[in-house]
Amino acid sequence: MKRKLDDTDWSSKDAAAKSARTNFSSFSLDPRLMQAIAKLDYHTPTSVQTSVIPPALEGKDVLARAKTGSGKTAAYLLPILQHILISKESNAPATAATTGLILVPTRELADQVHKVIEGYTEFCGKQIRAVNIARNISDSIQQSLILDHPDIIISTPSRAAIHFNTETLDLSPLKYLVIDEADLILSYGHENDMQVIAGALPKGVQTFLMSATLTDDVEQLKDLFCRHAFVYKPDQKEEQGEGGSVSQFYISTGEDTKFLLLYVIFKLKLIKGKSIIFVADVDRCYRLRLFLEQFGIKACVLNSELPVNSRLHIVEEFNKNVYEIIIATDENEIMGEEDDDENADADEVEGNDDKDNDQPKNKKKKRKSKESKLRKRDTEYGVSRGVDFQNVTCVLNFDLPITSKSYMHRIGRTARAGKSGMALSFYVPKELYGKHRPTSVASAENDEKVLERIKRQQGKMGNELKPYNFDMKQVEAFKYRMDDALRAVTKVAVQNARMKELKQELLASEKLKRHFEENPEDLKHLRHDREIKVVRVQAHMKRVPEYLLGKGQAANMVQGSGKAVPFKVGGRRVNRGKTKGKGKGRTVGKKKDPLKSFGKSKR
Ligand SMILES: Nc1ncnc2c1ncn2[C@@H]1O[C@H](COP(=O)(O)OP(=O)(O)OP(=O)(O)O)[C@@H](O)[C@H]1O
Repeated sequence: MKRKLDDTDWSSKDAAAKSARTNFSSFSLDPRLMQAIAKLDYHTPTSVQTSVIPPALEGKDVLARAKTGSGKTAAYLLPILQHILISKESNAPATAATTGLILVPTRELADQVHKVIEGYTEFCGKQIRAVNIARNISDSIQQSLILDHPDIIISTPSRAAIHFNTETLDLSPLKYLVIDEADLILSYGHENDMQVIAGALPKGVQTFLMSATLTDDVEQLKDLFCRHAFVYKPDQKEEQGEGGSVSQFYISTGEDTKFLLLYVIFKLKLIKGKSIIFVADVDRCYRLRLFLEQFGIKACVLNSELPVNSRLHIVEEFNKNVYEIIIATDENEIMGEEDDDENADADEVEGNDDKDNDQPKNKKKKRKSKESKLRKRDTEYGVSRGVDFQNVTCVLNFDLPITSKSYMHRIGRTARAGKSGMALSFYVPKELYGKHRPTSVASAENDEKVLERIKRQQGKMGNELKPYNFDMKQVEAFKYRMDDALRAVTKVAVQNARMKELKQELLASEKLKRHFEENPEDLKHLRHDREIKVVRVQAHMKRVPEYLLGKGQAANMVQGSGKAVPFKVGGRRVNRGKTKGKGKGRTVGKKKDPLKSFGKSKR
């Protein structure tokens, strides 16, 4: 049976037409937009852009399902910006009105979309004004921003609904509506807000539903917002032909060995470039950061506890290469658990039409229970989902996520914009399940189940997860250092680090500035609060003694199928440290750099 998303299905049969449009100039975009595209160094449109921009320029509604990092933002923004520029030229002097509303599930994403618009409109002068009302600003500032009638408003659904209900936001002039990350909007509890907005839309609004997966929620939104959409849903081949593939590996490991491997991987720079390490909860974020710090490895943390402005700042810093490693918790907190038999994500990704239509009641039931689980959670938080972390070489799942969907979004943080990347996942099989597993980490049984689901889901998309084998004998040589470091990172140290970070964020908070001005004593207390001690720094731990790196040892750390692992040579970057030749032990030197041989051994 055919899936409902059938209005105008764009698939590989149109490949010939698509290949004829391989550059941005074929879209006849405004020269100012073309200038921005050139400045951003976009040479060719991605597949979703090639397919979606032409019908969108013709005014068609669009429903696009494309993998993470495939360039969906430009696919809807460029046509909207083009329309606005044209209408301004033909209707001048027009009265100011908000014609574009972009809804995203989280504040982080709102900020990101706003920045992307700023980039695309850099050469448009003041012709296009966009405001982000999801920012952490007072209601009165939000109101004045809206009443200034910018061309485009970016918001979370809840903010938009609030301002609509208070009659600040007038939706009657609206011409373009975008629902970005559509598969997540409802799971963040925005259903009522979406109903409010749908009921207030004027006729003829061009709607864009953009999503990485086609889920029930997207289907629901489609019914609500765009019945006759142009549907972009690339087949497996097309998606793979896009480039930007992620090589996926998993390592079977015990809880303690995870730390050992982490140390080896990052200290020996077996991964070249930037990494995101995903962990199960906030405590783990700090634990890992303190652990890595012991070896002189700098990392920043990103979690739900940090104020939204701090989170935005952290992503910015990471994108500016201030940090090479980010340790993040993710949407596990909001994604809920997958039903055992369901694996709905995989089916939905593939568009399992029969299932959709044959079991509507079951699906509705599932959807309801899923929604009620999710509804309870924070409605405006998501630290990684959809966030454009740039140039990430590796996503390392220190703790396996608890759903295959979450896995897909995690690994979508690498291999963006046609680049390739790798995902490395630690998983704890039943027999290696130890006592020290944090309660928030799914049970060992779950790790096994989840890995199976992930493999199935990725398999359906033509992707394979390969085992990655370290020669544990070689790795074990590093164990005593790991033990030393782990001993130093006590529970108290983790709590202190968590407190310290929050304290710093409070001091830096713009929102509290006024409070501190009015209550200087509070500020004084916070500043002079006793210095929070975290972990004693052990200088010797920062160096890797030569005997641990005996000739070719690192090269032999990977065994068997590990030969295919694309760990890159860390090369000169290892040497960048000022410690070379100083101190008692020798650091990793250029000639003795184990990564060189490691890299050579990879294929
Ligand atoms: N044609 C292009 N050429 C080069 N880079 C591009 C192109 N289009 C987009 N990009 C870049 O690719 C990255 C990913 O784009 P974008 O965030 O739009 O992806 P996405 O599909 O929305 O991902 P997600 O689903 O994770 O939100 C961005 O850094 C963007 O600037």
